[in-house]
Amino acid sequence: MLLFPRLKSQKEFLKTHDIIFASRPSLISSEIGCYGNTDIAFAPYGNYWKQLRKICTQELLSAPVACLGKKSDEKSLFTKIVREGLQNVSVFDIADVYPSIKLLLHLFTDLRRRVEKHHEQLDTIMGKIIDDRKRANAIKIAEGEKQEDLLNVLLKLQSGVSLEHPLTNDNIKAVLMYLKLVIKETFRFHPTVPLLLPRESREPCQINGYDIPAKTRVLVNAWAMGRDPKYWNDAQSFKPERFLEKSVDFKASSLEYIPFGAGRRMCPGTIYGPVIVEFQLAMLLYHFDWILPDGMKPEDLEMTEVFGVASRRKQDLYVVPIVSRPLLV
Ligand code: HEM
Repeated sequence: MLLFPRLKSQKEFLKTHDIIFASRPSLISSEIGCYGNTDIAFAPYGNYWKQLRKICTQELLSAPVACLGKKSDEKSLFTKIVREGLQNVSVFDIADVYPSIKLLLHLFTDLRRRVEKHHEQLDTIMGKIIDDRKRANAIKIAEGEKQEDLLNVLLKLQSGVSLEHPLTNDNIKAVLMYLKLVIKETFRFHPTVPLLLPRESREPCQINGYDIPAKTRVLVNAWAMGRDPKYWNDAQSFKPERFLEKSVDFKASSLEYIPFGAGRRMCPGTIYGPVIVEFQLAMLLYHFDWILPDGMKPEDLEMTEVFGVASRRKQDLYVVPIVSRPLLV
């Protein structure tokens, strides 16, 4: 059994030799629990697995629903602009290093201008998406076509009469951007499947000068990669805003961030999974206010995890929900 915690080895195994390590070992639990490894996750690499995987991605998980609902031109443009924006914020700006001469330096760098222009573009697009949705909601789309996504949840909240601090369109724009960052950071700090699912080599190969025989079991430590100070500043702190500067996605384009795995056996729920999480979280925040019991403070929470195929808290989380907006049927 090999455990690869380092990025260099992971690249060899998940990208360069992905096809060799595209199989799964047969575990006692998978043999019994997965009907002789005939599910997608534990099926050995081959035509049967390919067929299952195709059905899963094409038929079951293809609905392109996101926090802004179904695909449209605006949303594609939105994604493009967000991507460009992330490049902007990661560019080194000398004026941030010498704040005392910021004004002068900004004459020599056009970063601020680009960031402002980018923000304007994004603001216009998001404004249009919100207006379009409000119009569509007003016309009352036919039953069954109604979109229940994060944007609608926020719009409902905005039109609610009992808000102490009314939600502006700008607040909605900010939440749409922020919630995603929190979810991304949670997947970094507490990946759901910390060691991914085990792989097995289908034939012998060489990795970093070592001979790896066929049928070697391999575990990839996604948990350790997500906390490696070589790739993450202040790696042990929960900081959602780090993803404003670091443009990584769930598609394993950077191997230090692989909460959904990588390569041929990566999770087919990469789009669907985060959408469900985002939506459920938004609903929980929309309908309830949450407090900790017995005067507990957030810093008193025990955040240690228990390792298993799927990670979970060592101590159960106790929080008190207070209904703020009851679900009206
Ligand atoms: C937050 C949600 C989810 C997380 C964090 C997650 C994570 C993962 C991870 C880490 C793997 C192993 C990938 C590898 O070995 O490289 C995996 C595999 C898999 N996941 Fe997910 N997953 C999520 C949601 C889903 C959903 C919604 C579905 C389907 C409806 C799904 C179906 C699968 C399947 C079928 C595999 C096995 C793929 C194969 O072996 O070909 N997952 N997932």
